[in-house]
Amino acid sequence: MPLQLQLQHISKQFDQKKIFEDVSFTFEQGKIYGLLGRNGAGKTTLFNCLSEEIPVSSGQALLVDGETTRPVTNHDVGFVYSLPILPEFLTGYEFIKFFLETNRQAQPEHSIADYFAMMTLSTEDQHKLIKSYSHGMKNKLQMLLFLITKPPIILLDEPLTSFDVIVALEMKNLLRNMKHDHIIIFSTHILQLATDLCDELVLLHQGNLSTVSATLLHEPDFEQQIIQLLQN
Ligand SMILES: Nc1ncnc2c1ncn2[C@@H]1O[C@H](COP(=O)(O)OP(=O)(O)OP(=O)(O)O)[C@@H](O)[C@H]1O
Repeated sequence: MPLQLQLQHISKQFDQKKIFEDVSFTFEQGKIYGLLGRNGAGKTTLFNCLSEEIPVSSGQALLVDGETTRPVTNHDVGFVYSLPILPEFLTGYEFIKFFLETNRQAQPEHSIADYFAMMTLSTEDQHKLIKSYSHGMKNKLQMLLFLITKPPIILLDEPLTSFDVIVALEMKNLLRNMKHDHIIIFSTHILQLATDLCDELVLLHQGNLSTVSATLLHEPDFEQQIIQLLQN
């Protein structure tokens, strides 16, 4: 049975402002979920709650692995920020080496050079200071950590938006290759990207999550229908 992330009756409010109300939803391993919602709908807040950056007001997130069910902790979650914060004074190689040395649980299956190759970062780039990395390279470096640590849940907050077409394609292929071992959820405003990459589209609208039927994805007026759903 695939691993499941079960949200059970999750509510979140900031002061008087309700962001989600009694959200229950199940995400499964092996699928890429695209999370769509208007500005301020609460996509980042949902990710922050799942990664324990901020507490939920009520409800719980559970990880179901066959017979075992347990609450999700921040160790289960790899969070790819749209603008990753990395030690700029190290080279990419030094950073990964340091990461491996300080994370005893990390059991690398490949050499550092191989990990860089998997992320299509060249040997020359490995030995450059992170300070000089482009946005896309920083995201790749952050993703590389998840190839090592293999968190069951990977959340990507508006990634790929500022990537050039080649890097975007590389990242898409990487996510497709990784999806069998993870539950992958990414938020985006780009409908084309969502339909292209995702196995399921999830709308976050008026404090609730709902799936968009797969048949809708292939209808000619798909975009119009999504806009209508988000406007209601
Ligand atoms: N720490 C906080 N304290 C109070 N209000 C907050 C806090 N964080 C987020 N909010 C509010 O919660 C709402 C949801 O914000 P969030 O950033 O999750 O939306 P989003 O869907 O990611 O938006 P966008 O698409 O614009 O990135 C917004 O109204 C925001 O102002």
